[in-house]
Amino acid sequence: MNNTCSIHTFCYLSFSSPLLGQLYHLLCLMEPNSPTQLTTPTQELPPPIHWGTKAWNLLSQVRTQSPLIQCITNFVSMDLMANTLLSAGASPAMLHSIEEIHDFTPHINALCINIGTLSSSSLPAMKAAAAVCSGNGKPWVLDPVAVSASGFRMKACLELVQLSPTVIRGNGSEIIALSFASSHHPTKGADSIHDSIDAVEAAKLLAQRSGAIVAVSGATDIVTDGNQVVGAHNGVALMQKITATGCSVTALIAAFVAVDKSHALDAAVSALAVFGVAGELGMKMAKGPGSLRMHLIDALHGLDEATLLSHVNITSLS
Ligand SMILES: Nc1ncnc2c1ncn2[C@@H]1O[C@H](COP(=O)(O)OP(=O)(O)O)[C@@H](O)[C@H]1O
Ligand SMILES: Cc1ncsc1CCOP(=O)(O)O
Ligand SMILES: [Mg+2]
Repeated sequence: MNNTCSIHTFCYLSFSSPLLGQLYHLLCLMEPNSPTQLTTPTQELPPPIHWGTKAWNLLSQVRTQSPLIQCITNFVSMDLMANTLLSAGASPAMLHSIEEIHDFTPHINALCINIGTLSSSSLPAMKAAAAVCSGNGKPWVLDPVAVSASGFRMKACLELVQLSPTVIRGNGSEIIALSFASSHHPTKGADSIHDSIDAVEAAKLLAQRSGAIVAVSGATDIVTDGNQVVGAHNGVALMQKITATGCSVTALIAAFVAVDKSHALDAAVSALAVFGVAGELGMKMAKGPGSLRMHLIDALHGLDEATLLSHVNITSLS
């Protein structure tokens, strides 16, 4: 075993299992010609990557790559969603027509589908765009706004889930209802009557059944792949009083997944934390929801590495 190889083995074992790493280290110390003796004894191992660094790296990639995000969304959210994507460095395209899916959707980097103002005329374009993405290995994100408000909405959402979204992001009530495929769950339209933490088991179940990463927004944003559960504790309560903040963070998740589609859980948690930090920074200047909306966008646009690293609050909840 050469020197480089031994370091890699140690790093791999240390990070995949601290116990295995320690065992390997002890064995190396006992063995006279052990590979660790070839290394400088004082050599420091790189620390495991920090969540803040991960979030910063992803935001930086969004800023440099400026991924093209197609959004088929509700009429309420279009402005804030497009401005959120622009201020993060992504490129929004609010193209809805089914006639354009064939030409346009193959060229996007990610898709955001939001059923907020669903109608029988808008659903076919949503399904067609989602099918193009899942057929071409492009990430797409579903926002099941008010999914339990009607049987029509629930059925549409379940059909969209069949088209393999990369991430599903909703509030507590939406994720609980979708997970149980029930339009009889108590609902209050687009707003949640559940805390995000009440939806953890429902989110895990939905992730296991759909294969999607599931994110539940709220005081703590929860993200799960059905096994691992991660919480992002950023944001301010007043964000709930601005319509379309949920829709907009879903689109931001699409932008983050666009630059790292093989790590959708990390991308979703990072996007939620970054949006939450922008809310916290914006709140320092805001006088109410109207000015918070403006300052949140400004904060997202101006967010620097030191500020993000000192504010990101992500923990494992598994
Ligand atoms: N109590 C809270 N404290 C901090 N941030 C919150 C709180 N409630 C919601 N948020 C944030 O507001 C944004 C919108 O979430 P939410 O209101 O749950 O979505 P929706 O608008 O879809 O119901 C998310 O970024 C979320 O983290
Ligand atoms: C109020 C409303 N009604 C239909 S869509 C919509 C916007 C919902 O936005 P969000 O889920 O981000 O609060
Ligand atoms: Mg919503």
